[in-house]
Amino acid sequence: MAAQIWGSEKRARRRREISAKIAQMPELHDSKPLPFMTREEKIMESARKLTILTEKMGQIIDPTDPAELYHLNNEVLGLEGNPMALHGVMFIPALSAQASDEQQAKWLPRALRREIIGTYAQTELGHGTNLQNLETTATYDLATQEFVLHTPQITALKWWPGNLGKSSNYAVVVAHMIIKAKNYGPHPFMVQLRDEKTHEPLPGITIGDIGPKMAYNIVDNGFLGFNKYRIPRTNLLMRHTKVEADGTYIKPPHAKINYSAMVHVRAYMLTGQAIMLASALNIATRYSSVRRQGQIDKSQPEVKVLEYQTQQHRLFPSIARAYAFQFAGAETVKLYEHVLKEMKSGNVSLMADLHALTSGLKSVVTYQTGEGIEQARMACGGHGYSMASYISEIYGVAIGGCTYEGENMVMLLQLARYLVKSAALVKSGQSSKLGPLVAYLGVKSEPTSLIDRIPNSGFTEYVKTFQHVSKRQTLKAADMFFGLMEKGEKREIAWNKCSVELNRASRLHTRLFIVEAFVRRVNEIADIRIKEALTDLLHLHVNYELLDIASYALEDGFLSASQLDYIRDQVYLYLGKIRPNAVSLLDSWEFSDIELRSVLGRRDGNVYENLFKWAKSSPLNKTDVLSSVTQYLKPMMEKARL
Ligand SMILES: CCCCCCC/C=C/C(=O)SCCNC(=O)CCNC(=O)[C@H](O)C(C)(C)COP(=O)(O)OP(=O)(O)OC[C@H]1O[C@@H](n2cnc3c(N)ncnc32)[C@H](O)[C@@H]1OP(=O)(O)O
Ligand SMILES: Cc1cc2nc3c(=O)[nH]c(=O)nc-3n(C[C@H](O)[C@H](O)[C@H](O)COP(=O)(O)OP(=O)(O)OC[C@H]3O[C@@H](n4cnc5c(N)ncnc54)[C@H](O)[C@@H]3O)c2cc1C
Repeated sequence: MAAQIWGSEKRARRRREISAKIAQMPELHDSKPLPFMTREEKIMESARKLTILTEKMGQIIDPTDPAELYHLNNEVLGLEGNPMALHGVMFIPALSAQASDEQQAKWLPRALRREIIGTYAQTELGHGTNLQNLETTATYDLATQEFVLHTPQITALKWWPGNLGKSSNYAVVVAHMIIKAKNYGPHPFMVQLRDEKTHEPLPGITIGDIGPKMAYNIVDNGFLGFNKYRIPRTNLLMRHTKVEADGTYIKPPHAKINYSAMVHVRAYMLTGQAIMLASALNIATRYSSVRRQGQIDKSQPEVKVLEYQTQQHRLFPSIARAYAFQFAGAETVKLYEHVLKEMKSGNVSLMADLHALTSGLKSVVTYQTGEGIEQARMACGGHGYSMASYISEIYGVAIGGCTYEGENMVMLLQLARYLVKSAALVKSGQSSKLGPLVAYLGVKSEPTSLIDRIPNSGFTEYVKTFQHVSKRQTLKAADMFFGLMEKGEKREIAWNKCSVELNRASRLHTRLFIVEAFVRRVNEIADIRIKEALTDLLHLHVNYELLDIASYALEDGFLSASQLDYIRDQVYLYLGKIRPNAVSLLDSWEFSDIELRSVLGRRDGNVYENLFKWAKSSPLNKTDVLSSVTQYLKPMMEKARL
């Protein structure tokens, strides 16, 4: 199963080998539990481990393999981030995709050797979503052949970029490029921020940390202002766009090609979200198979809480989602790598499809991951609320994904643009022009669903039902939009008035893609036992998801009330079938205790001993009487007694 999850036997084996090596290297372990550290201590601890990793990485992993590096980071540095998180996640990908060969030769080796630390600075205090209204400017000075970066007012301060505050000395900065008074829109520039020797900010640069956040606090998200700060013309990233010495602008082959670093993260973050969901579920499911509370049959001893149907219903559909996200994520990364290769050689024809797909997936996956992690936390009762479970930290990090790389509602609307265009093709009889991801919009569906009538249809009838609801909602929302425009409404106003319906269509389309990716994977599996276990999970997935969106299929009679009962019964049937495999389905992800960082969810299952040991090690328990008591509470009580 681990091979299915991680993509191959070799990958699964390498993960195990890497974890085993790390287990033997105490210098790479947290020196004390992260929840007992201040933010400054955590950052220091992370930098300490990062430095050792930079030296010893070659002994543990193949540093040229991104999957191995990713696992190493998860184990050693963890999900709260690290002082170089954005360096790998966005800085290097931005240089790789947007810098010319000559620029790459100059900067990439230094970045890869970690001679310099970089980030991606785009969002500003006043604008994040609407890139067209970013306010930082890069004005070309023809006389010196330099760009002058400037922050005209407080809202133009860069705000949020990870590791900008204290750690990075370089950044890819996105600024409006102005040449001879003409604004060419946002473009990426390579900018040195700090002195390479002293790490002091360079003159003309105002920079710092934006303060603590809901989670992800090892990362120093920062602010940045420029006061007429000069960089050479050749620091504009010039793979796709060029500015010649005389100010001549050569436009890129696609207007949005400079957005590729964002698409990169949207494609890769799906796996990260799946891992965080599976981690929280691993903790909650292990704990639920240790925790005994109450009886189902009064004549019997107390049961493990995992025996309760409500507990299974809370956890198992999310287990199915974690697998579904992992499989959909793997497909998306493959597609991204393909499109990137094509883009580099000038073929930009697939960019719109990839943008639409990643926009929808990013939004649906992060939202459902958040839901699943929070349910996992509640499923642990009181102990879920303790930092000993570590689930609240996992939640805090994962839920950030709803916001970064494009706020979810906004990204769903991006997918909706694509869906509306596709709907227009269907309506004008041009279905043959539909891309493969939306081809189903042009296919006539049966009048009613056959899910309960052809039970051995594989999952075909389920897929058809998802296709039906997605198609119906897309066409309905598009009709609403076109209808408003026909009545004379301006395009943007009509769009806003339909946006809730449009986003519903985007969600349904994306959920269909996730179901299809899961079906595709299960159909590929040769090992009969693995296939059986995953088929059970897929049954739960399709029935649970369909129940969740049933109103769309009920309203036009595609599903009947009795079919709904059938779907519900299937959910209950598969909850029971999955129960014996539940812990294994999560243990198959093979998270080590070091990586999980959870006292509640350790592999040994010694929950109560571990919790007591953890509580005793709390810094508050170093002394029996705290100074808050001697200084304030004791005198207060003494005064009251007089
Ligand atoms: C585990 C923890 C890891 C933590 C790491 C965290 C790292 C986080 C980093 C960041 O957050 S970096 C900052 C990210 N910022 C954003 O994502 C901003 C979101 N906004 C946008 O992406 C864009 O502004 C927008 C919403 C896509 C709109 O862009 P714009 O105003 O320029 O375009 P529109 O007029 O809406 O659309 C025009 C046209 O262009 C198409 N399009 C837009 N983007 C792309 C793309 N990337 N690729 C291809 N095509 C694109 C869009 O669909 C429109 O097409 P048509 O409908 O007109 O055909
Ligand atoms: C943990 C974290 C890490 C980050 N890291 C980085 C980084 O490394 N580099 C970087 O540059 N940035 C980074 N960001 C910033 C991030 O990319 C932005 O916060 C994000 O893109 C959302 O933009 P915003 O903050 O402007 O939200 P807003 O756009 O102000 O969103 C506020 C509300 O307005 C709604 N809204 C906005 N526009 C529309 C619209 N057109 N239609 C409908 N509704 C709309 C949204 O849906 C939302 O409900 C990070 C953010 C976080 C939380």
